[in-house]
Amino acid sequence: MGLVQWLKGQLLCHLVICYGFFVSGLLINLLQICTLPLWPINKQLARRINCKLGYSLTSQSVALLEWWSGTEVTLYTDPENYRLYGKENAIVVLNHNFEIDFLCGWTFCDRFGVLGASKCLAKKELSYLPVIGWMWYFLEMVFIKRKWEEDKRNFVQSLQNLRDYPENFWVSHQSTSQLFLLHCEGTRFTEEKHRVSMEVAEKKSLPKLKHHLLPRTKGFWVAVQNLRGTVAAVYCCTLNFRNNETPTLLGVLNGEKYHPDLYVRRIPLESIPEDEAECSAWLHKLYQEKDKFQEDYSQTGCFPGPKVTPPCRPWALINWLGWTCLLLYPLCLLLVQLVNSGSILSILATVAFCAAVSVGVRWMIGQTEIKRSSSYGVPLNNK
Ligand SMILES: CC/C=C\C/C=C\C/C=C\C/C=C\C/C=C\C/C=C\CCC(=O)SCCNC(=O)CCNC(=O)[C@H](O)C(C)(C)COP(=O)(O)OP(=O)(O)OC[C@H]1O[C@@H](n2cnc3c(N)ncnc32)[C@H](O)[C@@H]1OP(=O)(O)O
Ligand SMILES: CCCCCCCC/C=C\CCCCCCCC(=O)OC[C@@H](O)COP(=O)(O)O
Repeated sequence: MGLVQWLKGQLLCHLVICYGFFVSGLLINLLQICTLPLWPINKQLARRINCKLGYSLTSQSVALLEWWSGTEVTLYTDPENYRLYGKENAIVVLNHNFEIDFLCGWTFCDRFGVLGASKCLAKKELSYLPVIGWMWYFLEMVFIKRKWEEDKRNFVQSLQNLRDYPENFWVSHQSTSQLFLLHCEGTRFTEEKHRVSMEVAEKKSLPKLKHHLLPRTKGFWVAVQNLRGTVAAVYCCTLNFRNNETPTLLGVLNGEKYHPDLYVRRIPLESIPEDEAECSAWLHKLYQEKDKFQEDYSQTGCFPGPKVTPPCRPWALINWLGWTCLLLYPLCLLLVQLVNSGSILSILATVAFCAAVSVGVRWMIGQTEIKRSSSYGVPLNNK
């Protein structure tokens, strides 16, 4: 193991990274609160500012994946469609098997210049996550309790809100589009959830899936219906990792390099049925196709179609280094003053603060671990 790789595994480095992420996150949350009075006066400007602030936080984790862990992403897609990515609004349908699938999604978003504006249908619990969840609130992320009767009004309203996002979103950048991510499986893949969902498939006389849970179709249908005229296509995305890698966020923090492969098929929205039952059947068929792609990947190690690596942009790294320098300088000054003061109490308070930041971020990382996945989708308790 080289010196650099050894350093990446050291607690001190992790503390510095976590401190930068957490403190910059709190400052960004504070700036987001400051935009509150702007919303009733100029909503589009408030959205623009919040998306830039959101980018400044989210892209730090992208920088961690790309520059710290050195992870290399590969895209399999039709070159004709590739030209359109980042230039149109789309609904993204993605499998939910990996602890860092959201991070890989963000990396692709960043490469197509749509990271700040992209949204997701997320479980309500994520809105309470410190820093990240609070930021999402201002980005108008769509949160659901995964109980349709309780969710339907708010879900439809949140989707309608997305219809009037500003055109020419970034004044000086090329991006004018946003992606809306849907994990139709509704929860992360575990053996038990898979077994239960295949029992449901059997009852519904649907073919069994090997690599996916049975998709929940209601959210997809409602999203498609409410975003017609706003989004141009559905991107059917299938993610897997080379060499049977099982990536973790902690692994990324330790500097481990992963090799995600993403297969994207673009499906024009007009080709998706409007009727609920037909749309449902269409989604089940899509998941059967996705399952076949995963099975082929497990045999051959690749997806169909030509490979392309979308170019990496420097902004995530520049932003991350900027925050790190800005926040490390006062921290170093404080540490020097502390040592000079010789006050045991102050030194202990500082150590306690650093430990609290580290424990806090470690707890947040824990939320991404599949072993802590909710019991949604297993019997007895549907939550
Ligand atoms: C080019 C660039 C390419 C790529 C870029 C890629 C991606 C990046 C894009 C954007 C990134 C932006 C942000 C992302 C950031 C971070 C967030 C990350 C992740 C958060 C994700 C989550 O939180 S996932 C959890 C929330 N999401 C969902 O739940 C969505 C899926 N669910 C639904 O849609 C549901 O329908 C619902 C929640 C809307 C409602 O659920 P409910 O259960 O109440 O009703 P349903 O009608 O769906 O269910 C009842 C029917 O289900 C049957 N059933 C019962 N048990 C099961 C079972 N175990 N499995 C399957 N089905 C089951 C039941 O029989 C009922 O059937 P009926 O036929 O009777 O209706
Ligand atoms: C400079 C970088 C700083 C590094 C520190 C990074 C710290 C980031 C910490 C946490 C990021 C939290 C992002 C949470 C996104 C998790 C998405 C997710 O996977 O949700 C699960 C949900 O779909 C289904 O839940 P269940 O399977 O039903 O339960």
